[in-house]
Amino acid sequence: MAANPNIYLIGPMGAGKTTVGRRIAEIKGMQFIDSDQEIEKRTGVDISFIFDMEGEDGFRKRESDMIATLVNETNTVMATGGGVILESANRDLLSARGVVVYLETSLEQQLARTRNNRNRPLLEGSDDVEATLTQLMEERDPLYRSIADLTVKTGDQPARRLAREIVERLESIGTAEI
Ligand SMILES: Nc1ncnc2c1ncn2[C@@H]1O[C@H](COP(=O)(O)OP(=O)(O)O)[C@@H](O)[C@H]1O
Ligand SMILES: O=C(O)C1=C[C@@H](OP(=O)(O)O)[C@@H](O)[C@H](O)C1
Ligand SMILES: [Mg+2]
Repeated sequence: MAANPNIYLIGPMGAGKTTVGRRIAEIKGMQFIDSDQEIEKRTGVDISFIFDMEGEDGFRKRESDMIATLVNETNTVMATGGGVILESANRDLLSARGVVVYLETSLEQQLARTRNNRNRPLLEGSDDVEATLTQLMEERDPLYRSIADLTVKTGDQPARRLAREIVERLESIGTAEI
């Protein structure tokens, strides 16, 4: 039997990549990895601390190195950070090594789901979170779409239901072919 192809979740902060990715992995019996959590594990500090010490450029370099390592894992569902698609090398690796699922999310949902804002330095430093999220989406939406094999609107359904929907849609499009 063919192995499960890797599943890579992309989308903006608050889309639910980390939450839904974990559920998809449970349903499929696959390994779950979150690239931000891996960076934190391996550096021993949190994402905000890296932004403080090294700026966004330093974080992006670490993120790209981590993606290049993690795409070598198999049978894996990976939640990425919202800015992973900014680097063309990341886009190429994600496209080549797995099925890319874009969690398309409204501004309202992003605002609601990032309200606590633990460890999202791009929002913590903003005095107008709505404007920041809007601008990020304008820049990034075309990049998300450019590598998405499947685009799913996140809506109001609970994470578990959304995860089931994604699994069914991936099975119906025959992801082994991608
Ligand atoms: N489908 C969903 N329904 C309800 N709450 C959700 C859903 N997806 C995510 N959340 C909640 O939104 C917050 C942000 O989700 P998270 O998975 O960290 O997003 P991301 O990794 O895309 O930034 C978390 O508190 C999570 O529990
Ligand atoms: O959108 C971004 O540039 C970022 C999103 C974050 O991940 P989530 O999308 O999981 O919140 C994290 O990687 C970092 O704070 C930068
Ligand atoms: Mg996340």
